[in-house]
Amino acid sequence: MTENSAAPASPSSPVDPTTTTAWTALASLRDGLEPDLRGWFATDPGRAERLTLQAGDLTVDLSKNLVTDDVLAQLVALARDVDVPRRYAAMLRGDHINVTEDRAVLHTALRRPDGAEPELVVDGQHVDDDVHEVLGRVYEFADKVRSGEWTGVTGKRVETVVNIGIGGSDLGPVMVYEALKPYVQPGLEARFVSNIDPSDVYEKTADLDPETTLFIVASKTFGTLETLTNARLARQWLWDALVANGAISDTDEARTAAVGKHFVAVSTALDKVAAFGIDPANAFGFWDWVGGRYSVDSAIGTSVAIAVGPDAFEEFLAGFHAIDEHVRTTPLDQNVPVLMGLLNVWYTNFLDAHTHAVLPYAQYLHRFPAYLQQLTMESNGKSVRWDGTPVTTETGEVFWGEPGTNGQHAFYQLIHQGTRLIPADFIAVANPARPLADATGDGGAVQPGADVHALFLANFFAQTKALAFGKTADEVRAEGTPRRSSRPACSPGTVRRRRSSPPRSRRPSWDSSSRSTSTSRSSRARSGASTRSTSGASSWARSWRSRSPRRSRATRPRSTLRTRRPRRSSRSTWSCASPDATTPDGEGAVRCSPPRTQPRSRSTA
Ligand SMILES: O=P(O)(O)OC[C@H]1O[C@](O)(CO)[C@@H](O)[C@@H]1O
Repeated sequence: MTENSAAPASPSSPVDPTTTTAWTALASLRDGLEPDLRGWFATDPGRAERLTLQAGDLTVDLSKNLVTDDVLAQLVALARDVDVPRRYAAMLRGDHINVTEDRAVLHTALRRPDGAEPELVVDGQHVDDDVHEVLGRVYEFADKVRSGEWTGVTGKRVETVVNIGIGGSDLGPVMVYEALKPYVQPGLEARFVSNIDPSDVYEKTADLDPETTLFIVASKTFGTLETLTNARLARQWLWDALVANGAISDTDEARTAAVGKHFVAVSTALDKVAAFGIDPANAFGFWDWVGGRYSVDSAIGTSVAIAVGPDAFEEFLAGFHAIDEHVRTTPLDQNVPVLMGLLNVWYTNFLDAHTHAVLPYAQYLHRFPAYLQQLTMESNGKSVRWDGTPVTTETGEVFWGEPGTNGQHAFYQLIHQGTRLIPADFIAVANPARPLADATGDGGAVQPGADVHALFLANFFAQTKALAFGKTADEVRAEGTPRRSSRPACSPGTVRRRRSSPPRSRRPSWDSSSRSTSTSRSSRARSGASTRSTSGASSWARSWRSRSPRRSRATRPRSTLRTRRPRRSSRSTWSCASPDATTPDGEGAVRCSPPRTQPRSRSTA
């Protein structure tokens, strides 16, 4: 993102994206859009290669999105028109882009390597020195816990670290801990308490030995009701259990000593930490320019640093920094995070998508969708711009998701066959941390000794392929599926024959979309989906073109937009791309069957 970035971030008001030339061009491209991924791939053999990009060790395939090259070019132009490069440079520099709190927004500084040049000095603060001073203290403490040098009040080494926090002081650490579980030191475990529902702290402590338990109270403000309440409950549990064990005497001195050995804190408010009874020497600070949702790479990640060790934590920070550098130095049209953000703008503002599925084919990433929910929805959940004026566009989508293959047996039906457009990010890991073979196989498709991770990946590839390309009626018939409809057709929920006419729907009739990517170590898949039989496609395109109120939506004020509700017409849908379909090689995983139910005509006022 090198363009324009040297210029000072001086505008006194934000650029309204809907006033830009690019926005108008995008609206016009949307009006003429006839999504046809099969056709696009058939007529453009270079599409997959051109739209598969590298960021760090991630290989990101954006080719299955519902975009043409013209759309992408205008999205990139939009980023320029609204000053993204200059705003990003201002953020990296430490300008006070958080105007409401008059602060810098500098989480990227948390992962700058020691000795990075040029040194970052913001508001007189030597940011790099401060960051590495705290990291050094966190690592020193982590090493002491891991080696057994740090003990509880009775001299026993720590076996369980319980992080007490909420929001960014919980979701980041728990997501990363779960993701890095294979690297956790044997004999150590981390747990995470966040909910003020007392059952959370009860269940997380019920089977613990107080003599080997260390609590980390993680709170940027140290004023969050849930966290402080849980911290008091944990402190009481510790005292009660140690006294009941006979480990400490029932005196104030003994209790104080126990807190000193079993409680540490992470916060920007060290005075409040001391007031809680935690020795400030056992507290790790950070700074108000770290947003809570970005804080896992600060001292808020202490539970992770203890569990996986300083070396692995350093690698984790280096991964962040690699992506920061990718964003900083890569031209917009090859810049993966920028393009992914722009695709979100396209889907939510021009194609009327409301949600965004994140589907990790990696059990260790099972908390990643929850982490992303805070990261994106707390960031983008705004209806005014930074100068306080109302926004003129949609500002974000609802993020949600579950690991595949669990999601396949739960909600993929709606992604494949339902009536909503749901962009979906598929993530896979190329080299599993815990490969296992199925020694016996199933006597059929799964051979004895089959690599189960390969089977897992077959699901990943089959699902992205099914969502992107579906099947034509001819392909379905060629597989021997009996013809039970006058016009059998099967694509991932996209082939529909209207039973009522004229079309009444105001919204796109494509109903599935995913976005696929893959990587050397991990892969993130975005596959824009929407394949339909020729007749289905053209009838869809006709109804799409006829939706003039819908087409002007992107330039209409928000209040007007909200009064419009889509109406649906009845449809005959062939069930296919069965969400539970799997084959070891990932091919032919799409099964089709006749319609199970005929959705009734329905309108929402
Ligand atoms: O770390 P703290 O100050 O306890 O805040 C916890 C969370 O609460 C919020 O401030 C808002 O609910 C989040 O941004 C933050 O991650």
